[in-house]
Amino acid sequence: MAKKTGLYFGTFNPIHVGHLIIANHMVEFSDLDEVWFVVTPHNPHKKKKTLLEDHHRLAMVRIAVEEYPKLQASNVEFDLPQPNYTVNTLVHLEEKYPEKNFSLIMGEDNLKSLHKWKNYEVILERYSIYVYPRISEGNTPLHPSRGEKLPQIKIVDAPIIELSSTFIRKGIKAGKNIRPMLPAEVWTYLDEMNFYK
Ligand SMILES: Nc1ncnc2c1ncn2[C@@H]1O[C@H](COP(=O)(O)OP(=O)(O)OP(=O)(O)O)[C@@H](O)[C@H]1O
Ligand SMILES: O=C(O)c1ccc[n+]([C@@H]2O[C@H](COP(=O)([O-])O)[C@@H](O)[C@H]2O)c1
Repeated sequence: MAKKTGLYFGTFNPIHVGHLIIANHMVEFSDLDEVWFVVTPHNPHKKKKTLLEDHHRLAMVRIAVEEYPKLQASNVEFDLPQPNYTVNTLVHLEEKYPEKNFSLIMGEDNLKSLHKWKNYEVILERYSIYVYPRISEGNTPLHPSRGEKLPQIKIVDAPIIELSSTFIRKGIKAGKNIRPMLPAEVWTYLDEMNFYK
């Protein structure tokens, strides 16, 4: 049977232990066989201002997954038009890997705005979406508990880690020690490069 691949899209600016714990939880406790961290050059809903260069964000994801054989970094969006609409990336991935069985992984914060994504109906029609809880404001129009028929949205009971890349960037700028929030080698890379200072 085809391997089930979970696509974990994100800007990962930078990747932190919250991302890693979720991806690992998915491959260990759901029916996904592997997870790809798809590093997004430009999220259509975010400003590019505070973003590190794509190759640095990718390098940090690669370092973070090094010791996890079921986790991989993907730069598939680097050569696609920007901003990066997920539906376009999915078309590209289907062409490139016809043998794969792809699903999406996202935090509840992203599910809240999924109805604003380009062609979100197409995404919902074609893919399972593994959603894990994340504390955030606002309601979730596409949440399965709201009564809509959304069997493709699978709520996974993963641990909630209150951590964000924004918090980490601000902490570094303010001269705080945020070391435990990043995989050790990622922290070393970031610190040696003087990022976010
Ligand atoms: N602490 C966390 N626990 C679980 N999921 C997370 C966590 N942080 C981010 N995610 C999820 O990871 C994916 C990529 O997130 P992203 O790169 O935007 O991280 P972020 O920490 O939310 O970044 P930023 O603070 O810059 O917006 C999203 O689906 C998001 O919901
Ligand atoms: O396709 C869309 O319309 C769309 C709108 C907003 C966000 N996304 C994608 O969602 C992913 C999560 O982004 P982020 O910045 O929260 O890590 C990232 O890969 C974005 O390109 C996609």
